Amino acid sequence: MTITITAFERSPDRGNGLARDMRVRWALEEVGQSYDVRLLSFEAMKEPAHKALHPFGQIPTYEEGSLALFESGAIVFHIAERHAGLLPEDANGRAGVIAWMFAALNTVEPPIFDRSLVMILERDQPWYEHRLRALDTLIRKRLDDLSAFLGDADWLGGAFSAADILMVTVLRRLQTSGILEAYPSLAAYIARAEARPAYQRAFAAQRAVFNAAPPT
Ligand SMILES: N[C@@H](CCC(=O)N[C@@H](CSCc1ccc([N+](=O)[O-])cc1)C(=O)NCC(=O)O)C(=O)O
Repeated sequence: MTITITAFERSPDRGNGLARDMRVRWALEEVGQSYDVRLLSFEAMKEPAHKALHPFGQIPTYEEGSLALFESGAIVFHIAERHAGLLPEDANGRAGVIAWMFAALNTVEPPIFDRSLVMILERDQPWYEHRLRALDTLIRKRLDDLSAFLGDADWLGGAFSAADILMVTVLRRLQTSGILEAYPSLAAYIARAEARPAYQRAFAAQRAVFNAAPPT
């Protein structure tokens, strides 16, 4: 059955794979599942037709037959449940990977995403420097604990899993911040993931969309 996801018609990240369709594309490539993409403008996302799929008028969404999903983490989990290769077979190992999926989105991503928003929206506010320093301190706490947990391991749950897809797409947002320079093991973790053929196919596909988009 055909799978269709939605993505930005022209991503603000200029095809750098930071928009959240990237993690869905990557999961589909990892399990060898082909998919179609419906590209949306910011305006089209807010139209009733799309809001019937995504209550908040965002991307990505995932459609397969009568199923319509939103939330990139939930979509990646759905893909991992329906195809082998992204979740351990044993129940405890699977539960541990699911915990790391939640940790990526609920514990590590929020201060990193907030940092992006502050840098875009609050740069000329009087509290900017203080807020940025506070977020950087919190981010470093999260990266201290994440790098301590990962240690010398290649992946969070033993073998590569859906948790690594979510965590790496969260950490990539820091690649231009300088913060990762103090965390060589996390930089190596990201590079290991980016070297995966499935990642490279997903990245190339979303980059091609940006390159083909008409200039604004
Ligand atoms: N929690 C949801 C959040 C989805 C979301 O934030 N979607 C964004 C695109 S990915 C977030 C994003 C946007 C831009 C960049 N960038 O670097 O330019 C990176 C990531 C969106 O549709 N925004 C349009 C809107 O809200 O009206 C999920 O994980 O699916």
